[in-house]
Amino acid sequence: MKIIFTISEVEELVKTGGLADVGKALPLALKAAGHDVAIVMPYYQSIRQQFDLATACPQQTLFAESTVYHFDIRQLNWNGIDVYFIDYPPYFDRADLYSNTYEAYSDNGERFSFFCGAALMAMQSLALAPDIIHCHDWHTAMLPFLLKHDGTGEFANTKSVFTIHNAAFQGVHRLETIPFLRHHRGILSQVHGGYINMLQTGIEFADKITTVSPNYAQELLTDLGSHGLHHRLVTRQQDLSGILNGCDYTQWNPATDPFLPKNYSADDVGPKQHCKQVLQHKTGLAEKSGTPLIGMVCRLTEQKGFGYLLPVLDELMDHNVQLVIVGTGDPKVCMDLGEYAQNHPTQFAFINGFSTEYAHLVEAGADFFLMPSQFEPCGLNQMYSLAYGTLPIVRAVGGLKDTVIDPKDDAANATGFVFSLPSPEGLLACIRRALLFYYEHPERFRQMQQRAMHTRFTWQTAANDYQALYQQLWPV
Ligand SMILES: Nc1ncnc2c1ncn2[C@@H]1O[C@H](COP(=O)(O)OP(=O)(O)O[C@H]2O[C@H](CO)[C@@H](O)[C@H](O)[C@H]2O)[C@@H](O)[C@H]1O
Repeated sequence: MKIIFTISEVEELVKTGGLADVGKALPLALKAAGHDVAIVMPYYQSIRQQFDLATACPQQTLFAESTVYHFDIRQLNWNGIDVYFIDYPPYFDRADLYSNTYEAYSDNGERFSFFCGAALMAMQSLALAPDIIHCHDWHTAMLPFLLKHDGTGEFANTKSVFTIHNAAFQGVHRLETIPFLRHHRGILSQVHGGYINMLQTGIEFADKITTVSPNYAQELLTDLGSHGLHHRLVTRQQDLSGILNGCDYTQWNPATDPFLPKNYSADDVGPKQHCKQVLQHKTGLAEKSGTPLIGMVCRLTEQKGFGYLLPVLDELMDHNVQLVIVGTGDPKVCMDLGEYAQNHPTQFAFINGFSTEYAHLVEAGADFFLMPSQFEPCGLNQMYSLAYGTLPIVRAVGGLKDTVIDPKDDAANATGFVFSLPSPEGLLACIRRALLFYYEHPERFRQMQQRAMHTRFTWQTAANDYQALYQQLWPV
């Protein structure tokens, strides 16, 4: 099949979070399965700075009401996949992707609606004729609508799949701030009180809707777990499915990881201790091999459970335990973590930055990896942690519930520690249980590490599931 991904982030090209991991791994897995895969994404400033790319065809012109957009399509052959970039500097030649520090750009609705229209036009101009256009998150959620309403003859047989990576981000904007869409105001059923919800539009118009774990797909159908979308999703329930993300074991393998000071494997876990020592050294923590070290690498947002963690830090630090957090995001969380690190320099470290090197070192050097998420559509770091023998401590939500097994639920297959209660107390009790296990059952801890390292969630499995879904739209 000819499959085109429209997506805002692809690891190695541009990344702010987990969307990029999928933007790289899934197209490659589908290509390895024999499909013809291409990607269309914005030509962000950081990509422009990395690559000086040639245009793929003469300058394009799009009209929307009285607005005229002239843009270029640039092309890169990346890992054997053609990536086409929409080059429209007024919208994409900016320091950040979505926001000015933590303030979302006020024209995000217009930027990404235009991107969807431009992506369709690029596919026409390049005669790509896809069987499937696979859209991801609110940034590309207008495309299924535009495909149905503006798509001409070339797209008569093209189907759309829309994957929700995070339903909390919906792209809600005043239609009047989106010149690109204004002429559709009469037919856009998602406009309420002058606002358009782009994620909802994607849900309404895509031929199939997926999300990134089976459990999150179930949660999305409930009042509590759907971020207000359950009525829409229940209506489309027949077309909704959850396909678990994978782990890219070429990139996340402690035996070959170039970021580690020493490599190790399930057969020889010993050098993991050296990684811990280096992590402690680099972050200024006391270099104590017997003190359990908990790591966390994430965007600093409510989603990731800081509302549970911050209130119990004092009680946690009363224990013989260390914590390293690597992340960027909410300035208030940054300030709190920075202050805490200053006051507890040998026990608590905070790296306020986006660092791939630290992300890998924390996965290898920590004993536990913490993900106390409020909600978590899939989560990738718990899978990376399993591969590194770093036992995840997670809340039983979304994909975390699908991928981590607690000893109290299934001792013979346990791979981490899981709690349900959405509260600081629930989190603290679970961390204490994990610490006790570490101290009192070193042999069982090692067995759990081994088991975790042998657990596999492959992108090939995910690609097979997506392929089966595409085939429902394209029966052969
Ligand atoms: N400061 C930092 N430095 C270096 N690397 C950092 C970093 N902060 C985050 N990362 C990296 O970004 C990725 C984050 O992935 P997640 O799946 O945990 O989260 P995210 O919430 O962004 O993704 C959303 O989409 C993904 C993909 O579908 C879902 O798994 C997830 O549940 C959903 O919220 C990981 O590769 C992590 O190592």
